[in-house]
Amino acid sequence: MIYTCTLNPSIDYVMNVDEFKPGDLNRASQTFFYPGGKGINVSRVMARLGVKTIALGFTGGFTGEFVKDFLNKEEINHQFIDTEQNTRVNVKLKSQQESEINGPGPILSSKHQEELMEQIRTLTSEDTLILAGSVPSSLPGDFYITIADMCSKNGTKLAVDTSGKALKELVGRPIYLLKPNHHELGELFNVTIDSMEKAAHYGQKLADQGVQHVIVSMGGDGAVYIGTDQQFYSNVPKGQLKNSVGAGDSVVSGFLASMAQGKSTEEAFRIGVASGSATAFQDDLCTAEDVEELLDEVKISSLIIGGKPNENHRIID
Ligand SMILES: Nc1ncnc2c1ncn2[C@@H]1O[C@H](COP(=O)(O)OP(=O)(O)OP(=O)(O)O)[C@@H](O)[C@H]1O
Ligand SMILES: O=P(O)(O)OC[C@@]1(O)O[C@H](CO)[C@@H](O)[C@@H]1O
Repeated sequence: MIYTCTLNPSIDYVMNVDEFKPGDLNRASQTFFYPGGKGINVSRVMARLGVKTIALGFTGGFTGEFVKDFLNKEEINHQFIDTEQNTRVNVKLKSQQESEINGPGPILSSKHQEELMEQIRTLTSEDTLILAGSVPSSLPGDFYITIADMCSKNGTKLAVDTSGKALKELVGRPIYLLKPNHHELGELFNVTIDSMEKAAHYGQKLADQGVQHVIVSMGGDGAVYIGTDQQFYSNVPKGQLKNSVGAGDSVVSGFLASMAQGKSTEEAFRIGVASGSATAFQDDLCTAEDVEELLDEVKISSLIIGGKPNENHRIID
C-alpha cells in the first residue's frame, strides 16, 4: 500500500485579487477552499492518476473536518490522528504575483507522536511512505529522522518532499525518492543552482548518498532526474502559469503513480513533469486528462551518452 504522511495539513484558502494593494481594503474577485498540505496533495493527484493511497497525519477542529469531508468526497482513504486543535488555514493570494501565508500548525504532544509512530511501525517492505511538507514546530526537530529510521528497519520505501533542516538531516539515509526544487537543493549544499548541469551535479551527490531516485525541479526551466545508472533532463510544456501551489507535489505524484503502475523510470519522470505543469496551468490540482494533454510536449533526453556527459546539455562551464 502507498501511504502519504502530512504532519501539518491545511485548508488552502485561495484568494484571487485583481490588483492587490498592501495596506488597503482589497476585495477578492474569486475564492476557493481546498484541502492542503503536501502529502494530501500527493494523495489527491495519485487518486486522479488511478493509484490508491492512505493519507496519514494530524487534523483537528472544524477545519480538519473540512479536509476529511473533501477527501471522503474524492474517495481518498485517510487515517488522521485527531489533535483537537483546528487544522491551520493557509492563504494563497493570487494577484500580480503569487503570495502565500502559511499558518504555524498545532501543538503536538508526545501521545500524538506515539500514535503516529504506531501507525508507521505497522508498515512493511510491501509499503511506500511519502513524507511531505513542513514539521510543526512543536515536534522534535529530528522527527522525520525517527520516521526514516523506522522505515529503514521495516524495509518500507520512503519518498520525501521537504526542505531546510528536515531535508538536511535525512540525507545519508536510504531514501527511495527525493524531489527538491533547485532552491532547496542549493540551500542543502550552500550553493546557487542556476543551470541544469549544476542541478545534475548536486543531485548526483544525493544519489551517491543513498537516494535511489532524485528529481530536481526547476520551475519553468525544466527538471533533472538522477538515478542509480540513468540521468535525464526534461523540458516543461509551455502554458500560462496559473497556480504553483501543489505543482511540486504533482511531480512526486506523477512519478510515484507511474512507478507503481510498472512504467519505466524515464516514462515515470515524463509523467511526473507533465503532472507538475498540468497543475501549474490549473486553479486546482491536475486531473489525468490534464496530464495526458501535455504529455507529448514533454521531451526527455539523456544527460549521459556512452558513459560521457551529453555535450548538447553542457549549459554552464
Ligand atoms: N512556468 C512553468 N511552466 C511550466 N511548468 C511549470 C512552471 N512552473 C512550474 N512548473 C511545473 O511544476 C513543477 C514543479 O515546479 P517547481 O520546480 O517550482 O517545484 P516546487 O517549488 O516544489 O513547487 P511548489 O510551488 O509546488 O512548492 C515543474 O517541474 C514543472 O513541471
Ligand atoms: O507549510 P508547508 O508544510 O511547507 O507547506 C504547506 C503548503 O504550502 O504546501 C502545499 C503545496 O505544496 C500547500 O497545499 C500547503 O498550503
